[in-house]
Amino acid sequence: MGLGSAETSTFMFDFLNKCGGYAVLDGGFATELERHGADLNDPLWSAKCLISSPHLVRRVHLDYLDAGANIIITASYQATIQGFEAKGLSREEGEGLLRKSVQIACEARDIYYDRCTKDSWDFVEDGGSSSRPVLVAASVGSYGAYLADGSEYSGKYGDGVTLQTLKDFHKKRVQILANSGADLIAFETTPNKLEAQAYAELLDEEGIDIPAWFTFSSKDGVNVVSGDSILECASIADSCRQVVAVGINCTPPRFIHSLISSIRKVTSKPIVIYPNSGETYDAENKKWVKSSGVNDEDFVSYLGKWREAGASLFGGCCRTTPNTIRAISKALTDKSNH
Ligand SMILES: C[S+](C)CC[C@H](N)C(=O)O
Ligand SMILES: N[C@@H](CCS)C(=O)O
Ligand SMILES: [Zn+2]
Repeated sequence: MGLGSAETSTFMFDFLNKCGGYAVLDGGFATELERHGADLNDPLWSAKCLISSPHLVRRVHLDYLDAGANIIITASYQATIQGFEAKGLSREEGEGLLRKSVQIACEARDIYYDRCTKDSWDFVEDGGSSSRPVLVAASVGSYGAYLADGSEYSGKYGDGVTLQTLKDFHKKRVQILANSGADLIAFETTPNKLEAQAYAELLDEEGIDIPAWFTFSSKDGVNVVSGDSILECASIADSCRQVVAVGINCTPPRFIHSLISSIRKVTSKPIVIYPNSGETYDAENKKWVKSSGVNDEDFVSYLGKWREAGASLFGGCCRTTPNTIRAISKALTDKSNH
């Protein structure tokens, strides 16, 4: 599974053209699982549902497709072979669950397309198009996500964790997801430069030809969460042949504008952003603390500025919902009709 170099370099631009210039991502995946009653207080966090409630995983993908998403991100964020083994599953079972995360998202897309075809009359009258392009992005969360202690928001892994540690940790999972039928890999909530380097070297050394995006998280609008420079992190992504978009996720909306401007300085690749609600994660209790979160209207009010700064793929991360995505989708459609 994979694309040639020429196809990879135009992959995202071609997709954006098909979508009318801007694409809509899904929103908080784990958030929506919880809204449907899942208890994610577990080291596997949302990946737990791949074992206990795959029907909910499918349901959440469908919720986001119904809300207007052009890209849905799989439940594999915290799904790792190491994490599944710690639960007593075999290596083969763990690998099977990784494949299953992609399979469920592909099934949801098929169901969605089937429904659109059946309801095509209503759909066209609604102003929609039965051929809205939809991609499945296989999520790869960081080593910090696997640690399950909120380390993806500090990016401090200690001196014992080297570039090689991270490459060894991610290798098999990335190989499996690359051959799972997904359209691309979303390396998300990346907290530091070392991990970006590990992803880039893995893709290159293992000859993995599936397109990918690297998105980073930040808590100050200047650097990524570890304190590493966003310019250096985005440059690593820019130099990686398989990377078709670079951006920011799981970061408060108020920090996004300056980060887009920084990323634009070092890459001409499409910029993808999917902020969280601005609330704070309490890793000990695995709960989001309602502090200064933004509502959907405020979230969408940022969109114009983010577009002007150079971003072209928009969605939401933790604590955003299908309503956020509906609002983004509507705002982009209204804009392109003017
Ligand atoms: C993006 S964070 C909210 C994911 C959950 C975290 N890795 C944990 O297990 O607590
Ligand atoms: N795709 C993951 C990202 C967590 S930061 C989710 O939405 O749950
Ligand atoms: Zn998030």
